[in-house]
Amino acid sequence: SSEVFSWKFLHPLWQSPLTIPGGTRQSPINIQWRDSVYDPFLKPLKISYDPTTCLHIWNNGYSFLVEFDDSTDRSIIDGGPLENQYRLKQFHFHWGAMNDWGSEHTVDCKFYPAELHLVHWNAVLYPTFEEAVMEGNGLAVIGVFLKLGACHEGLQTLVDALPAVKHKDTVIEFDVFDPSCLIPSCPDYWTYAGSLTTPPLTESVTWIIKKQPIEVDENQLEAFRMLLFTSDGEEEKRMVDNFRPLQPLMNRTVRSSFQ
Ligand SMILES: NS(=O)(=O)c1ncc[nH]1
Ligand SMILES: [Zn+2]
Repeated sequence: SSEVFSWKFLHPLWQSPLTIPGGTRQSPINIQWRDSVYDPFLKPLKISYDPTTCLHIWNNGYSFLVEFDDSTDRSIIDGGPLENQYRLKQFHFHWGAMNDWGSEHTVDCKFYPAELHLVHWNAVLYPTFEEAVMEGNGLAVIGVFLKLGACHEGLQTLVDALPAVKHKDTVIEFDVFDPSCLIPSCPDYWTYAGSLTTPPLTESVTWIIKKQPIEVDENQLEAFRMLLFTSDGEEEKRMVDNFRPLQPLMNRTVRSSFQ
């Protein structure tokens, strides 16, 4: 059926439609724990990051990205649901104005105050990230939920640098950071076939969502909320609620690596 376009699909933050017409594997989704299917053939996820591949922090006007040198296989993930190893390109977060919401994915319809995404691309099959973005098996994103609790020591080194990237299109050098300190020790995860949650929204992502959240404290979440969507000199708009609404599951099954 031809999609009837309506301006209601346009999200104020971007100009692209909220649901891709014809999209059958869009993200984020609600993960209904009881509907996820244990897959005994899922392997443990292997994570090996070289902290010296860290380059800089960049406020891109939608989130802040910590970007990595992805010109070699020094920071990679493998195993899990993946058929190839994938190279780390960047990580970023999504968060709310209040602690009651902010994550993109939900678990049994529960929102977390924030969600970390570690974005990787399949450099075995594709020559560039830009090409991998267009392929069904091109990307792998690890999602980690953030919950309110104790101060996260590893995150604090990142939080201390955020005032330097308060405005859109500001960058600060950040040359040694090991993002594995942000990934919970519990190996359990859910996985499903989805999409990028920001433009170009392409259906190229194997999502790997960790079951266990990490704890961060209120000051650390407030530091995220001090960032701005706007450039220096523009009327200030706080960077909050930078998450996409939930998308229909359609004909997909979420698998779990645990029983
Ligand atoms: N939020 S996300 O991880 O799906 C993403 N990464 C790059 C663009 N969008
Ligand atoms: Zn994201």
